Amino acid sequence: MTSQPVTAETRTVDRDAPVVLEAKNVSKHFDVHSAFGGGSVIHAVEDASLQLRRGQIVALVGESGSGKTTLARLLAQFYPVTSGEIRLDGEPVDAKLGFGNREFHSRVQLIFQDPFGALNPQKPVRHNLERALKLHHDFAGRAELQGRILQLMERVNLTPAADLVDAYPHQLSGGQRQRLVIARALAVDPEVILADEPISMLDVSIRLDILNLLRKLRDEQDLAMLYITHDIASARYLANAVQVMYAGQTVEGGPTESVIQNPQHPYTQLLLESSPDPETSLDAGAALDLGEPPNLADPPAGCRFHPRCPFAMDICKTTFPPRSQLSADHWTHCWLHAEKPTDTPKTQELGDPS
Ligand SMILES: Nc1ncnc2c1ncn2[C@@H]1O[C@H](COP(=O)(O)OP(=O)(O)OP(=O)(O)O)[C@@H](O)[C@H]1O
Repeated sequence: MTSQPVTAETRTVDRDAPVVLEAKNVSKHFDVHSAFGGGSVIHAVEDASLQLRRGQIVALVGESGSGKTTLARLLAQFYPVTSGEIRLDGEPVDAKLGFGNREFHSRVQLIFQDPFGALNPQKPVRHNLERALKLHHDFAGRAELQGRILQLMERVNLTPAADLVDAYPHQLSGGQRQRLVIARALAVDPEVILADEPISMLDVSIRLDILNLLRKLRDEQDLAMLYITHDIASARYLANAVQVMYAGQTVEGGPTESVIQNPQHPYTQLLLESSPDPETSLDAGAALDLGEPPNLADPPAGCRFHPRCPFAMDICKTTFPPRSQLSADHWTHCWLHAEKPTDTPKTQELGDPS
């Protein structure tokens, strides 16, 4: 994607668009048991919040292991939160719908990185779409179902649909397979798509086509979307807003151009400086030490970035900063931008006031 030009069409956030799906102060801790006895707790996501609005794409960026997939899976109800809440239309999801609920999954769909792994390799395109369609809709007969399958394929440019409908996944190209996965997600008429690195396993030449398809679906169907990526250039191309995660904590978020042109958290600055795309790299002076991300079985207290941060202060080592609003939509969790408490700081998270 980094070789593709960037355009600025989608870089605004519509604050009037209703929030469909939301993570509110969610944490996820995994208990991990060793084969040799003993165990540990992985603090994969800590007190993270994220809002997905109708007709808007939020890009979730951060290096490997920062908790992006875990946050998406919490939003998709793959597993329960350790604390915090997932809300659909403002109401807590588990109380309203429960896990594995068909109604929830007809509204929220997850698209994975590996299109091949997401499909049934033994079955043709028709079957892969038919199951999803029949699970959520009633059809008067075969002809109606067949019409709907072809229509879905055309919607994602999986064409000529009549020729490809009987093809098996291995007979499709990588891009066609991802189109099929997207078509299957659309089969249930969702309001939210959670796309976890949907282009990272595709050939560079077709990545832009898939991004354009996602953009078209957002615009034509008013879908709310989460787009997880390592690639800042594709986030910039696609997303209205960007949210940055580091070691399970959300550190900065806001309108795409505001975050990319004017990053305020030292980690966002580091991430952008190390981005291979010249359009997104910043002239921030001396190169920062990239260092290693922390072990999430024993993460640093306070702001988890403090061992790598060139501006770390004592308070950063003990207390996670509150959310500071930098402009109407741009915010960060960083003590460089927050008022420090006058009394001795306690070793606890201050939480997210939003
Ligand atoms: N089911 C699980 N059990 C134990 N640990 C897990 C589980 N799922 C994720 N983790 C751990 O949680 C942390 C966050 O992982 P996650 O996959 O969410 O990060 P990510 O930002 O999506 O990474 P990547 O970009 O490489 O996909 C990692 O340390 C990972 O090893």
